[in-house]
Amino acid sequence: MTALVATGIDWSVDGVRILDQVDLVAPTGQVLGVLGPNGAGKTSLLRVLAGLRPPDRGTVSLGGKPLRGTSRRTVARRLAIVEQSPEVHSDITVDETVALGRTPHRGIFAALGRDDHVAIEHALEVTGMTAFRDRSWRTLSGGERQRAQLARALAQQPKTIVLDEPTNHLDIRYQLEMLTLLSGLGLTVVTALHDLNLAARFCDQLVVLFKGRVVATGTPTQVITAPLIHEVYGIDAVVERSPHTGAPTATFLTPAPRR
Ligand SMILES: Nc1ncnc2c1ncn2[C@@H]1O[C@H](COP(=O)(O)OP(=O)(O)OP(=O)(O)O)[C@@H](O)[C@H]1O
Repeated sequence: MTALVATGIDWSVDGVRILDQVDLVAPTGQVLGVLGPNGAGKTSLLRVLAGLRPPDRGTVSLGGKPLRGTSRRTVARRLAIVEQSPEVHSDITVDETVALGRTPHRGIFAALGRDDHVAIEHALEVTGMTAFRDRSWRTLSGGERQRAQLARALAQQPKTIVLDEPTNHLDIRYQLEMLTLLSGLGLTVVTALHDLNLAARFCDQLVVLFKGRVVATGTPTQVITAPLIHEVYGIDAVVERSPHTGAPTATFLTPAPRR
């Protein structure tokens, strides 16, 4: 069954339409990349998909069940979100941050049980954060915070994970490691990304937002084309298949004049 489906999503602020009739399908176990220029509506859409923001119109369904009417706790057992600048109390350790991911699975005041500890250890390990577990949040670099947030989301043991630019703050090595990790989890992943070439290489499907509307959707080969890049980013580009990765790869030329 398709994991996450959004149909006809509209969302406005102060009379300005931010999301306009957005349709999206995230197939089970695949990585769906959400692309688009600054202000296109990616973060707004991800928050709607995660159930953090009710749309004005349209439906989001998780595993065939509409999010509206499903309790937060039930949604949180199935879906985790990693936001761009999460508010985390500055005194909290990495261990405590990751343990927050267990909240949907236990009582608020219950002690951590064996399953909780197993999930936390595993999440720290796969994100390479075990050595940082006793560090205070405020001492972490941007990239380490990014990985600790992913660890928190994985400790939640969701089937679907929604991420807002998870490679932001990461150097190229960690960008590659993060995307390799995400695509190897076997989870349904919906992730906003800015780097078109990394998106083309690591995502199974792409959705491109422009001014709150979906302007392209499909496989990287279908979506990453010179006309699309020109339409959405106002940039001339040459798109070729990389002989090294097999993925469509864009070389960006001098920006075309802004329309
Ligand atoms: N709560 C809000 N109040 C007013 N405007 C908002 C609100 N949330 C989003 N917007 C506006 O909606 C538009 C889309 O914002 P959003 O953050 O979803 O875009 P984005 O594609 O994630 O951008 P970026 O790539 O810069 O992170 C922007 O113009 C933003 O200013």
